[in-house]
Amino acid sequence: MSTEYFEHRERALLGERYDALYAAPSESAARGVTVSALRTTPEAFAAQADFPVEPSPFCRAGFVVKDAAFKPGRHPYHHAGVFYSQEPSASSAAPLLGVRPGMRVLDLCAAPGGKSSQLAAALGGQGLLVSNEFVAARAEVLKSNLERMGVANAVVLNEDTGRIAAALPEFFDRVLVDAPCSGEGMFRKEAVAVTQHCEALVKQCAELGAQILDNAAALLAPGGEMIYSTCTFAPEEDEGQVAAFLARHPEFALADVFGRVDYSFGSAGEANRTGGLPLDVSKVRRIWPCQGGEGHFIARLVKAGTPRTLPAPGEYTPEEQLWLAAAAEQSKKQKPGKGKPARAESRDARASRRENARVLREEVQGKRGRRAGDSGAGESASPAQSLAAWHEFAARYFPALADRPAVVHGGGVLLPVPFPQTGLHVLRAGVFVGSVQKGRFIPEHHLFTAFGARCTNREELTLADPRVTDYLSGREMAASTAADGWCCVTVDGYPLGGGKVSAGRVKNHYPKALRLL
Ligand SMILES: C[S@@+](CC[C@H](N)C(=O)[O-])C[C@H]1O[C@@H](n2cnc3c(N)ncnc32)[C@H](O)[C@@H]1O
Repeated sequence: MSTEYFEHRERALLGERYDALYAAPSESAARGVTVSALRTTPEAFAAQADFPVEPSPFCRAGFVVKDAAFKPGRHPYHHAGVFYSQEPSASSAAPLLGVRPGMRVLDLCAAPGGKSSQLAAALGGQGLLVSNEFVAARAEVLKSNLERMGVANAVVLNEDTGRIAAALPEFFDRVLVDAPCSGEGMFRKEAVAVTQHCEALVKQCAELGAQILDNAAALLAPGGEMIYSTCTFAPEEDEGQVAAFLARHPEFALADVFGRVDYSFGSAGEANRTGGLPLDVSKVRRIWPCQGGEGHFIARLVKAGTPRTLPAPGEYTPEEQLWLAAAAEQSKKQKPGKGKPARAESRDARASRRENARVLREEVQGKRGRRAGDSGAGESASPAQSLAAWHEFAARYFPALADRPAVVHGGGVLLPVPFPQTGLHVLRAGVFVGSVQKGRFIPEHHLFTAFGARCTNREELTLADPRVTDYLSGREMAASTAADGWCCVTVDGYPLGGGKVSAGRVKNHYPKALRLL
């Protein structure tokens, strides 16, 4: 298939405006990075970056990168979760949701995680982010990206949106629906967006988007707000979708898309794309290719009712305390060793965590190096032993975390996110901090990415230091600032991962799957 249907449709809708609106300022797809407030400010990033960046018109934390040779995935700041590589117009939607610390926020179509990373940054570690992805393999990528970005308060789900709506009605203060769409704004970025495109795909995506929006409506609390976005230009998925939703849901009103921010971008919606239904198109937003991004559509929808009062920062509400108590009860029942696999974690997730722990263990102890007194292969720590080992480890390396609620889950120690028992397919609900392997507490990568700045022992590198590449490539390196024992390796103060210092050398504990090749 070519873009024949698309061009025919758009020329009919836009007339003479077609060529100007679809004339992109550059030949190649626009590229950018979005800086995470969990790590730094946009201003500090712009001053530190060793590659040319220009502020993005679409997002205060976004930057346009014009250097075609720049490889964002290889940059140390990417590995340290300082930025997320994101097409500039894709960064526009999440900030418009007006997320504040303490809210319960749901990202229903979240993988690979660009917008979830922005929502997590807006939460600033307080409140709850539930990031859901329907496609299992993509949900694993989402989990890994949120881990890299140092997000500690996320629940990652791999679920159907209807099942989430049934389990958590009116639970969320904010919902983002970045719908699976026909991807007309991806034509330059992904060849497959062109080859798969056809009229039937547009109709199929419009139907799926409508279902997801109905589920989002049920998930939103009274007075809650929702952003609906697509990276397509198709009327049925954009203005027409929103107009039809409002006709089905009188409890919702269309709000000005910029109501929660003090800037603007793009153009108003198009009146001849509503399918004949009423819609104030001045309130929705389109980003056309001529405006510097690949293309996006955004609408903001507000549910009738009074929003809940947000809890005081740092305090658990009575219901959150109940959820944590339930998680602690479950933790006590965990069988050591070959217990039943925990329901709340996927087989893939458990396998990758075990593999990671095995690699770490081998690197610490040597492949054959079992010490006298170690338990045999079939035995492992009881939940109480695991928690005691964590507390001993935390007291030395992460005293700020020692008093946090901790539970044992699937053989590892988890700093749980307060979340009700729902029966949903949870891939991660908090931060796995480590597990006891042959009598020793072995920390997990997520502990360092989420809390590395609070580690008492740090190997502090700078961008110019060649040891950064050594570390990200999995090589051992000389220690200069860290003392013997576990350490967090940082670049310009941002956490990259863990290491273990002995005799002036840092043994590398950067996960194999993330290393530079
Ligand atoms: C536009 S992408 C999301 C991009 C993401 N928000 C980000 O910023 O990185 C839409 C996502 O919806 C997912 N999806 C596919 N089918 C779905 C369904 N039935 N329900 C919910 N999401 C679905 C796709 O796998 C895809 O990851």
